[in-house]
Amino acid sequence: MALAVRMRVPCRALLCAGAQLRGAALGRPEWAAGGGDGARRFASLRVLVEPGAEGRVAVMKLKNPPVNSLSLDFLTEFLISLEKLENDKAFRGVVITSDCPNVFSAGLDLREMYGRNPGHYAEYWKAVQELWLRLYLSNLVLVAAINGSCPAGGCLMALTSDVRILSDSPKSVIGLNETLLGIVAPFWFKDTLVNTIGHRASERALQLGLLFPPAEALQVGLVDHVVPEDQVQSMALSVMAHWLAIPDHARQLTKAMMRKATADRLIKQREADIQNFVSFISRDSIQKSLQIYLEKLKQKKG
Ligand SMILES: CCCCC/C=C\CCC/C=C/CC(=O)SCCNC(=O)CCNC(=O)[C@H](O)C(C)(C)COP(=O)(O)OP(=O)(O)OC[C@H]1O[C@@H](n2cnc3c(N)ncnc32)[C@H](O)[C@@H]1OP(=O)(O)O
Repeated sequence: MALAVRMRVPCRALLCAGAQLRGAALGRPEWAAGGGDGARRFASLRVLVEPGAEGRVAVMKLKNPPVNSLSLDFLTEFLISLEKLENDKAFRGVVITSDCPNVFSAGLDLREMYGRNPGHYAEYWKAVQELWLRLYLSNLVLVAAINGSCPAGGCLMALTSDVRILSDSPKSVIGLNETLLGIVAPFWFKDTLVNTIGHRASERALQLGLLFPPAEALQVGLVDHVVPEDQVQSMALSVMAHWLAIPDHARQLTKAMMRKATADRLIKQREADIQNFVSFISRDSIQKSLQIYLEKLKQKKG
């Protein structure tokens, strides 16, 4: 039955093979097993995977400091970790959380989208698509334990989870804020948001680039629970136990039934979407917007 719902994503193997080659070329070890249960605990430079208390659940900790931006290296390491978990029948659920204080993820790495060449933009966008497809169609129960700021691509990542728990902190804002950067959320970002909070709320949130504070995120349905920061992880594990009480085959088929049409929209036009991204991001006006935004981020400090 599990085979019936395991939807293969085109080019995944190629992407991962490419990632391993890139890692090897950089001369760093791909994986370091550790602990008594080394086969189940593994780490790359930027993603730490630990078994949860009961063993059926893994905790993936994003550790790409300072802000867990989704760089190409981070994406490839994350995808390899996720594939390992998908292929290990012992795991039924994954909690995704951040190892960086106050930030879940700052979203796509702006340095991958600014001042590079079209070939790089295409490679990067393919990896972003892959991240979304793999997470959105995952057979595992995914719970996002959002322990900090969660804008744009970080929000997209969280939206692919089955449940979202947000820490009740002023820094924990969440939303698709692309328009504030002068860029536009792609249709599959928009679809994922609409599937979560509905059309009208999405239209408003997307046009205004809203970053919702915890109480508002809960009210609009962007997250399912808001809890004090020190309870995010325990809440995630408790919600996970609830979801794992459902037989996998029935839950997985239902998830696929709810999500497949949305994923298929991108799968059918992946190449066109890449070309669209490359031509959009290469525009002088968009590069200028990104430059100004990056400068603003730097000035914030000084
Ligand atoms: C019509 C056709 C449409 C087709 C369109 C196709 C595609 C276009 C759409 C592409 C989609 C993009 C989605 C995205 O994800 S874009 C990224 C959006 N992210 C953000 O806006 C977040 C920016 N960051 C922040 O707001 C803050 O950093 C923070 C996350 C709230 C954390 O704040 P704080 O802890 O105070 O840290 P700093 O701000 O000081 O940052 C530390 C350090 O990190 C750098 N940085 C921050 N964010 C990013 C990032 N996303 N990418 C790369 N680098 C980042 C920041 O510049 C600092 O660097 P320095 O230490 O060197 O100064």
